[in-house]
Amino acid sequence: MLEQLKEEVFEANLDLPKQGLVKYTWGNASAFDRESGLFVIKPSGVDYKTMKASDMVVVDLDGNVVEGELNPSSDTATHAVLYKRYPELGGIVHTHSTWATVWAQAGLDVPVMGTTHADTFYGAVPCTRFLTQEEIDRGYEAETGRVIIETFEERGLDVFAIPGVLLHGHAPFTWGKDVQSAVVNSVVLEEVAKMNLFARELNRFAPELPDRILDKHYLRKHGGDAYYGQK
Ligand SMILES: O=C(CO)[C@@H](O)[C@@H](O)COP(=O)(O)O
Repeated sequence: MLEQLKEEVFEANLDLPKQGLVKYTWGNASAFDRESGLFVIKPSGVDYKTMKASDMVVVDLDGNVVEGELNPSSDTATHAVLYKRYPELGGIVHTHSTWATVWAQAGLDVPVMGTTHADTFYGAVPCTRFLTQEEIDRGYEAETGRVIIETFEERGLDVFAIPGVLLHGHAPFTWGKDVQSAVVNSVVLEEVAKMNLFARELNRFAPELPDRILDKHYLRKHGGDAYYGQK
């Protein structure tokens, strides 16, 4: 079942250490199959060097394992809550990539300071609040998903225009139309988190990118009038 998607999710998970975003087993990638309402996610805590496509686990939107021998990622419930709320998402990635995690630990949004950011994220990448004890007791991973949704809804942000978030004190999640684009968005977030920190180190008053340049860069790559790349 979902053999092709298992291959894609396996490859996406292997891309994470290749891109320098994951050490040991500190991350996970999943992909959603809208037709069946199921998603495929990597197994929990399995060494990337020995992991196989057939180890990928098929899960329903309540987090129940539908197929697979291994325990799914410990973050499965977070992915499930996000796919349930935003079924248009095709892939989700979680890492502990260093620079994005530095911002998450500082509890700060990643502001738009350059066009590298504006090409992918149409605004600052938000940082959530900490989870409460009550939320942790209720179900840490599912509540993590709900806190992400709360952050976007309270701030009136569009998850499709800003395909990533920082969990305060934890690390980033990104998403996309498929699992490959969710990986790309993780790479971009990591790069801009690093660039912004150095820019502010060089000049602590370094300004945010003017909206007119943010608009130009984001809209030439996304939306109806996009003209970047090839037809
Ligand atoms: O955040 C954490 C651990 O703090 C997890 O996302 C990370 O170690 C990956 O766990 P899984 O191997 O996906 O269960």
